[in-house]
Amino acid sequence: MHDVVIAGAGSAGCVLAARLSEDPRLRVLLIEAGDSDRYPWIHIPIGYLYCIGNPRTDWMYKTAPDPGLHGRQLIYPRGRVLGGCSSINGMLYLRGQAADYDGWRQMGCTGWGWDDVKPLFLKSEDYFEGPSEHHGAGGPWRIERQRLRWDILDDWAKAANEVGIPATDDFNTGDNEGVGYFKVSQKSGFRVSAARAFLRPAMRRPNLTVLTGRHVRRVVFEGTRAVGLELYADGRAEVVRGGQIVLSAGAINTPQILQLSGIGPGALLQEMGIPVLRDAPVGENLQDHLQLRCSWKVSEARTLNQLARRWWGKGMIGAEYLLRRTGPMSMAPSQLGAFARSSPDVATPDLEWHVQPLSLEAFGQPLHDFAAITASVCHLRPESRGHVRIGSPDPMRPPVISPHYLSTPGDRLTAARAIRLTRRIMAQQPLAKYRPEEFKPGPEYQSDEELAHAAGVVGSTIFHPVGTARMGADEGAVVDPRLRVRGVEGLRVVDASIMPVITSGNTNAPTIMIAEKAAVMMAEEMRGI
Ligand SMILES: Cc1cc2nc3c(=O)[nH]c(=O)nc-3n(C[C@H](O)[C@H](O)[C@H](O)COP(=O)(O)OP(=O)(O)OC[C@H]3O[C@@H](n4cnc5c(N)ncnc54)[C@H](O)[C@@H]3O)c2cc1C
Repeated sequence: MHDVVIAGAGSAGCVLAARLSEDPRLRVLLIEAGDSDRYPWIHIPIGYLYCIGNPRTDWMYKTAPDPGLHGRQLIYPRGRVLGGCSSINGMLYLRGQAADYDGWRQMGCTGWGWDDVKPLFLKSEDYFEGPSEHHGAGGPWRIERQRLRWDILDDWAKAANEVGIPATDDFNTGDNEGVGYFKVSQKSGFRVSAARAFLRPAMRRPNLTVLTGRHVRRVVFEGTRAVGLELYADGRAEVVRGGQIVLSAGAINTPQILQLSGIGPGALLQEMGIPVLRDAPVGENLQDHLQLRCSWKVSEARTLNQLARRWWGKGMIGAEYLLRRTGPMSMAPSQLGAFARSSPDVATPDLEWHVQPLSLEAFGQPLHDFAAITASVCHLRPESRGHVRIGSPDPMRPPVISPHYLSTPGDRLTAARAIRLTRRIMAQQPLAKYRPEEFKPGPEYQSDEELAHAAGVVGSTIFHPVGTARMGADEGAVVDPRLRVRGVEGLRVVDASIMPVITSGNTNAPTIMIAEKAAVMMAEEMRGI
């Protein structure tokens, strides 16, 4: 029997398994539905294009038709492989803002304020410039500068300066206001996933077992104590038992497993014929960042659209990567970033831009055949709340994902302001030489109401679902601040699901921090501290 059994070897699961197995007395079992990460497109940065929408690496989910997006369904990639989403994501390294974590603490999540969690961010890190007040070095997770720049992005940054967004070289000090190139989780031109950074070195330890290709169907209980997991592989079910059970299956699959195990909204479980062990709002409180993809045609500019469509362009890109590990093949999907406020009433930046020297009709479609730039903007602290609910008692059926984007007047107003501010940046003198012409959403949208409508037309996920097993000190929370599922024993959730409120930035580094903190708390408990 294992001391700890973890479901899901994604960003959080890899970190937790690696940290817990540092203690040779602990026997740790990590279970993953997907396959090994020995797949070249995971490691070559541009390979995310081939990992998303590929059943080898992606759960291939879709959202339910979303009223805020005028009934559109979105493809909703989730990593299904060792490393989880960290094996297919955009590699951008962003911790969020100090105010996010201070907000969690204020909500009753003792131990989760910025001063509490900052040392854990530093502990994971191997920052390319070495240790400093804000960065760690010598940790497993390598963070580097990107290995390319684009003239048009440099000019976009200058245009942002013109509207009062200051230049910054570091979005990770707790205050991310500014414009600059993102840092990435890469080493020498290759992706550094949680599997590569944390899990692979730990897999040499005799006290860590990693099983791939095993689908966790539900938690097994004796009374109200979790004692194991029911797995399914190759047409047969088996039960693995453990002293402590941890769900790290991510913000979509963790609530699914909990609901299938009888922990979830009572009415939903009854409708599905599942005996209710605990009536809890599991799967509710889904939060995500909606990116509004605004694009401009440009003249006399080098963009990826022209380069990547021509055979000689592709050849040059391939040769550059082979020889120097630089250029577009080393590229994160977004290179330049900016954080700013949508209005003077907002205390800290509530907008983030991902700026790309390319354009496409919709995510997953080919690049346009004209020169263009995309300045995708998202509202970092949306009020809209969606849900994840099982649609069937069959564990092999995907859950229903309903993000409910743009479902509050406040979110629609912020979307309108976000598009307006993006247009203001594009109208500044440093970009004038490119003669930008807006084609998405299009100049026909002008009033707040029209722009909010346009947001529903061009909006798409930026892949940050969180919050579906909310942490809190109140009775309505799914897990307590030590991440123990309330109302049962021996069961924890450690992944992006526990965030009470989404962070003001991308969610991978915060998830890795959550796993670092869980490992410290679990080790303390097991040592009887
Ligand atoms: C396309 C994409 C781009 C992104 N870009 C960025 C970015 O650039 N920067 C950033 O900070 N964030 C980014 N994110 C978000 C970030 O990667 C996630 O927030 C983070 O990885 C979530 O980690 P997690 O551990 O909660 O879940 P995951 O990493 O999803 O891990 C869950 C794991 O559990 C496994 N699993 C699920 N169900 C079962 C089951 N029933 N049985 C067994 N195993 C199961 C999954 O296969 C997976 O390996 C991106 C995400 C995506 C999808």
